[in-house]
Amino acid sequence: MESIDILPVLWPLKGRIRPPGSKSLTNRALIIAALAQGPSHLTGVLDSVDTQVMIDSLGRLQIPVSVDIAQRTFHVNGQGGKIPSTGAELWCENSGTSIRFLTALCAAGSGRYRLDGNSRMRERPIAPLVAALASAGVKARCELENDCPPVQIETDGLPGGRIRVGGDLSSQYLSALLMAAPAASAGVTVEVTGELVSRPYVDMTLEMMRAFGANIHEPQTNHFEIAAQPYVGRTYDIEPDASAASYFFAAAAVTGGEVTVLGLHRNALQGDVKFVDALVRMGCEADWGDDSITLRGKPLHGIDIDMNEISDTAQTLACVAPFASGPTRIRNVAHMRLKETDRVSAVVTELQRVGLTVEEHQDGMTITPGPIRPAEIHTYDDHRMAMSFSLLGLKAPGIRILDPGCTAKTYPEYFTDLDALCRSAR
Ligand SMILES: O=C(O)C1=C[C@@H](OP(=O)(O)O)[C@@H](O)[C@H](O)C1
Ligand SMILES: C=C(OP(=O)(O)O)C(=O)O
Repeated sequence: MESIDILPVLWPLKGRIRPPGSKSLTNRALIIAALAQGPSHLTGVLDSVDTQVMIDSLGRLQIPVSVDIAQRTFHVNGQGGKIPSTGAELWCENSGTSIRFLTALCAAGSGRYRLDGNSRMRERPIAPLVAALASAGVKARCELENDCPPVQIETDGLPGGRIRVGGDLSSQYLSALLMAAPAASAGVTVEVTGELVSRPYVDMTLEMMRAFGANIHEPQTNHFEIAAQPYVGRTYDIEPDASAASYFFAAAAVTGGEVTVLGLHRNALQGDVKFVDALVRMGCEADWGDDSITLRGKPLHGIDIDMNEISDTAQTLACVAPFASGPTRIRNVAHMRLKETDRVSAVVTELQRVGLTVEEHQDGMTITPGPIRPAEIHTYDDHRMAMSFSLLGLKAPGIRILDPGCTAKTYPEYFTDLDALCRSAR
């Protein structure tokens, strides 16, 4: 198996970096632009497996997307709320946003569609979305009747009316329904039943829908009324990925350095910029600019933190925690167990592999700082395991990351960018 050895840096990391475009924003913009009236030009986009499978799937639905990688731009030929294809097989690898968002998009089409993914995707629940679509009158089912993909859709369009959806396993089911709603035959009311996780991603969805002209009201929390009217195509610039930025902020934190991430700010659409606040709570300092954020590492202390809203950065924080003066408790992230891997169990296992004392809880973990011994870090085909655990190697010798290529899901150039940042500090 391929691997990469992380070399400790001997002095504080200092530098500036602009991460690639946001995966979440890129895949939202592709879905919304596909449904829009007229063309859209998406700039600053992410080119990675998760966005490639989205583009390929739109092409199979006969919604052409032309890709200009040199200019980091996607050109989308919006279909005004129609899906030209009346039948398609879509392959989504392990992209949760792609399969969830495309399932709702297909429901707004006319014909029969099947959506599938890799072995891990076939373990990631999609039943709450399938049930919501079925309740709306779309023939939607999980093919193996195990709450997971493959999904089969048979539809002659998304009817208007009331749709209820569960939100305790993922916020993506709600985001998927919201984005498809303007293509319904009449106005749609979407209500969340029970708890909703990862709410900042829903805010991101609403913000982008409105940017493309959607008419949305939220008369009460988690109750949304959407008018049946097509989005309007436009030029839209994608922010750099705030989850990817977390690794560089954390690199400054663990080395006592100073890193500036370009293109992000306090009012960014992505809730994961709040990861900076978590590092500040651990003792770091931050400067929030109009178009950049600077993080200065200071002596770290442990914290007790609810990371439900920013769970994609929980693995990052778990790899900063070993360098604090006291224990860190990460809580309210049970839904992480349903992502690229069971992320709670994987993080606990790999931190224990390097000799740390870690207690696993149903909803998270408690990490006690201590010496870190050399080890080969298993990454479970999870890009965030590879990127997070590289941080240990910046301070501790002998950290080898197995299967570094798994970062291709959202950040193919991660290790190149990390190495460049380390070299710039020397
Ligand atoms: O809507 C989105 O773009 C995402 C929502 C989150 O998933 P959950 O809502 O399942 O937490 C996050 O983990 C994922 O990386 C992207
Ligand atoms: C969970 C993630 O993505 P997705 O749900 O889109 O596969 C992620 O990027 O950490």
